[in-house]
Amino acid sequence: MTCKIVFLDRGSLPATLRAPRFAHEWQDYPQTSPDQVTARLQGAQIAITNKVPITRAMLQALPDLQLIAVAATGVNPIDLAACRDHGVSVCNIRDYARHTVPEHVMMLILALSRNLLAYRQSVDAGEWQQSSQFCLFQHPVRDLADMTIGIFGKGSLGEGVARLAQAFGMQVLFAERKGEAHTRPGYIPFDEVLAQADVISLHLPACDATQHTLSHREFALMKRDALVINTARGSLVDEFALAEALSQHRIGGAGLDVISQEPPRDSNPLLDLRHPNLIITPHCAWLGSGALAELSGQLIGNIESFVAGQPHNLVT
Ligand SMILES: NC(=O)c1ccc[n+]([C@@H]2O[C@H](COP(=O)([O-])OP(=O)(O)OC[C@H]3O[C@@H](n4cnc5c(N)ncnc54)[C@H](O)[C@@H]3O)[C@@H](O)[C@H]2O)c1
Ligand SMILES: O=C(O)[C@H](O)CO
Repeated sequence: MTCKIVFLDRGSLPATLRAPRFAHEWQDYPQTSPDQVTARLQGAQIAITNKVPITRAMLQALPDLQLIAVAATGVNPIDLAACRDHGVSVCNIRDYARHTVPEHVMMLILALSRNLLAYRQSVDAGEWQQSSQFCLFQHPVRDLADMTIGIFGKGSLGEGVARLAQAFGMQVLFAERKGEAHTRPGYIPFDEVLAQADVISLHLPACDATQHTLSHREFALMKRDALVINTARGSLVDEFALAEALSQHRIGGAGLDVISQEPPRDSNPLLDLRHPNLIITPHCAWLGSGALAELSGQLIGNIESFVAGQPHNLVT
């Protein structure tokens, strides 16, 4: 039997994909809106999605669907409980971003700790040219070697950030789960990490348990010059609480690659803030060329192994 594969948001993956090595019919769309999903997936056994949500109501109308191949690590757009109930498997991409995301994290930390954007602005404004000294020293510069990084999430990316941070001489603390009474070997209690860290970097999946991992209480526990880095998912941070912590100088700065709504169509408390110590990048940490090549290979490999009856990278 020929298997029908539909990629709902091919436009979200700037990479070449090889054809799966089995008889198939392939259809792809640059983008798919929620109201187009069920029509486009009619008769399909395999759906590929990067960020197009698949809900319980959609699954009810898709009796042929067997596999949702997510073209990303984060599976938050998929209703996993509904997939289990409908016997639809879900797989994702793993460990492909182990260099690209940690490098992006270090870029954000360095830019914030060395005041890169403020110094660039000074030069653009002609202030160096008018300086009486050979250099400008308007903005504080902190060395990473004196700093402690608290990492939340000890998976591929948390471990990758730890490796780079150690190479910069940073002390690394892995945080235990929020609200966990017992601390596992190799972890430090959640609140202690918040209090001790100069940099806090989030590498948790988006799910109910991680929603607003950082909110008012957590910002109040941090050092006044702490830097918060989020390259995981926007839902991990209470954005109103972060905007308040930044504007009240409760923390030192933030570097974000992800926000709660992407692309941001409505107003967002962080995009509206325009704070000098806030750097926002447009969910581009995953775009390293090696990472894209690995993601593409895994995506097709996941589909082939599922069809061969030996599925891997299954989330459910
Ligand atoms: N910005 C980007 O471009 C980009 C790229 C890749 C991944 N991501 C995001 O980064 C996240 C992490 O990626 P990864 O490859 O490290 O995933 P991973 O699955 O390897 O690691 C996640 C870790 O979080 C832990 N965890 C799960 N629930 C937890 C909880 N409630 N409290 C504490 N720890 C918990 C898991 O045990 C695991 O160790 C992804 O889920 C994705 O959302 C973003
Ligand atoms: O989860 C991921 O892999 C990244 O966010 C890119 O989609």
